[in-house]
Formats: sequence, C-alpha cells, structure tokens
Amino acid sequence: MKGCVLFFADLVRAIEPVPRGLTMDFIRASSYGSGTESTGDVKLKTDLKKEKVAGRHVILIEDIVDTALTITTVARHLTEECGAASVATATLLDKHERRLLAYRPEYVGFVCPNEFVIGYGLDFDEEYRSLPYIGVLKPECYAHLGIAAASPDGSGESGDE
Ligand SMILES: O=P(O)(O)OC[C@H]1O[C@H](OP(=O)(O)OP(=O)(O)O)[C@H](O)[C@@H]1O
Repeated sequence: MKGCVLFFADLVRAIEPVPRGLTMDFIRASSYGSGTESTGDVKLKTDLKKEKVAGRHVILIEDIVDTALTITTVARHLTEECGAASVATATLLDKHERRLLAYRPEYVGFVCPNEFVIGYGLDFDEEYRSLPYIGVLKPECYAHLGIAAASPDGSGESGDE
C-alpha cells in the first residue's frame, strides 16, 4: 500500500471523465523486510469488507510488479475470499524479468529493468519514498547487507562494480 500511494493519488485524479460508482480502498501487503529481496511470505492487512467487493469489478493499483508474489496473493484474496467479479491490475512499473509466478498486468506504465528502484513511493528499508522521481539505488547503499547488485540481465552480477 505504501509503495503505490503516490502513483495511486496521481492516477485517480487523472481519470476523465470522473467515473460514476468508483470507490477506493486499500490493502496493505508486504513481503520485503529490510533487504532488496522479497521474503516470499506475503502478509495482507486489510479491513476491506467482503460485501463491498463481492460482484464488483476491481482494478488493483500497484507501484511495481516484480516477482508477482504480492499481486497474485492480493488478486486471489479478492476473487476467492471476497467474491470480486473480476480483478485487473494497473502497475506503474513492470519488472517482468524477475517473475516467480506467471502474471501479466492488464495495464503497465513502464517496463522496469532489473535494477533496485526507489522513489515516488518505492522504498529501500522505508527510505526514499518521498523522492519526486524514480531512481536506481547505488549498490554501495546495500552492500553492507551482503546483497549482490541487481543487473539488467538478471544474473545478479553487476557489470559496473
Ligand atoms: O512482485 P513482488 O515481488 O511481490 O513485489 C512487488 C511489491 O513489493 C512492494 O511492496 P512491499 O512489500 O515492499 O511493501 P510497500 O508497499 O510497503 O513498500 C511493491 O509495493 C509491491 O507491492
């Protein structure tokens, strides 16, 4: 939820004409600890009422789809537990090279290279979310965690060290 809040705010204000019947809600889903890799254990926290979702068409707004563990978990929750009529995803960034689960978002802003990106909502250990742009985190910022730099070819080896 925190990652998408800036994109969400800009996106909904750009929809013309103002849609009738559009309602908004939030699900907090988190699987990243203090590192750059998903823990794979996606936890959902929400007070979304099933009756507000049942039978409705839902568009999930994401800042980034990476492994797709998060979006798959949220989409499954909305369909299987809340009874949504349909679920589509609009993501600002699609880092499809790193998919662990097959998932194709219906709406994609930009394809994202396999770099650790921060800003405009995206964080590293909760920092940098407020940057008004998206940037690539320098590997030296997370080298102390023993994490290999991301690389555009997905090998985990950085070519510019
Ligand atoms: O496709 P995935 O590998 O699951 O990664 C994408 C998710 O990771 C980030 O959330 P994060 O868990 O860091 O929580 P946040 O929104 O609080 O930053 C991002 O906002 C997506 O929801």
